[in-house]
Amino acid sequence: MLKTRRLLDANVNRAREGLRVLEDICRFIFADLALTEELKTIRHSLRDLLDIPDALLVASRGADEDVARERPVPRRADLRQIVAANAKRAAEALRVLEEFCPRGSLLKDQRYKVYDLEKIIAVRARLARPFDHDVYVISADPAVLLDAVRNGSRIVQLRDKESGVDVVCQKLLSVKRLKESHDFSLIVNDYPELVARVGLDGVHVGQDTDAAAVRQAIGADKILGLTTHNIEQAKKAVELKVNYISAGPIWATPTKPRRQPVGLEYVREVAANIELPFVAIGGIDLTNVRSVLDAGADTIGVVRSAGQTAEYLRLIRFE
Ligand SMILES: Cc1ncc(COP(=O)(O)OP(=O)(O)O)c(N)n1
Ligand SMILES: Cc1ncsc1CCOP(=O)(O)O
Repeated sequence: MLKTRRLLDANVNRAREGLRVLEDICRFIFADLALTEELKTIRHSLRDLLDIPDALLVASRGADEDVARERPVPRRADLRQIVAANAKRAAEALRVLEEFCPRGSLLKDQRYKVYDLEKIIAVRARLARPFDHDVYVISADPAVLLDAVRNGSRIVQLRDKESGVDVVCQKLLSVKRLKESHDFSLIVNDYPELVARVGLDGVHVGQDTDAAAVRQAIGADKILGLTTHNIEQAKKAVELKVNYISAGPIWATPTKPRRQPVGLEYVREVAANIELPFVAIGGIDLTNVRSVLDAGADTIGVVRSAGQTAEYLRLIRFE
């Protein structure tokens, strides 16, 4: 009996911990009161539904004797992974409680609520943090993007200045197929109309495009990224409610030959003053990437050095 109560106690704690992580993401990162309250209600309901006095559960606690106590908490790459891991943890614990607790069937509804909430929170996480300690690879060549994802990049962009819309569409579809086995965001440069048509995660546009009109076209639940070259543009981007900005080109680059470099100072300025996620881009290679990270960027954008994605990620993710 004591052993079963210990199992129940461990799973109540596990479920509450998983729910608490999700709740804090909704509260502090999304500032969404309704989602926060919904998770809090589930978390608080657990002990009532189990109907086993708290004192009995606590008395049975044997954390010292737990054979899995030393197992480390794995490092997660980004917010989406934190959401997925904690929703799974909460749902699994609820399932164990359902099996072992006399009133377990009452917990089934809560488990299904967690499944539904996970879907909502995962979408929100992608919008709030389209990237996090990442290499954002940009190319006109689908094979380059596929390689980048296989090497660990979780956001890639098709940027094709030569082809027509139908070719761009075909290229995007060929990259999108990799979503069957890999979790990554697929962005297109400049073609908002392709977001719905292909089922993309979002679009990146420059200062020559009306970002508000693009938002209107793609809807609130798609990623909108905007290029910025100075802090005024970055502040405007915050008002426009884009999901991320790019800051660059940091150094002169043949990929954007007519664009004046903004220097590392702009990266420092954005890191210190702008709440939005940002990607530093332009002229980055393995010899200077350290200075970009030291200036406050956690994600870099690359065109020419896409082939070094794995090396960059080792530096960025401290692997
Ligand atoms: C992540 C990212 N940053 C910058 C750009 C450049 O976009 P834009 O300003 O529209 O310039 P062109 O692509 O038209 O040269 C980008 N595509 N992605
Ligand atoms: C698309 C773009 N926007 C700003 S710089 C840049 C190109 C960066 O290319 P590279 O990584 O080859 O310097």
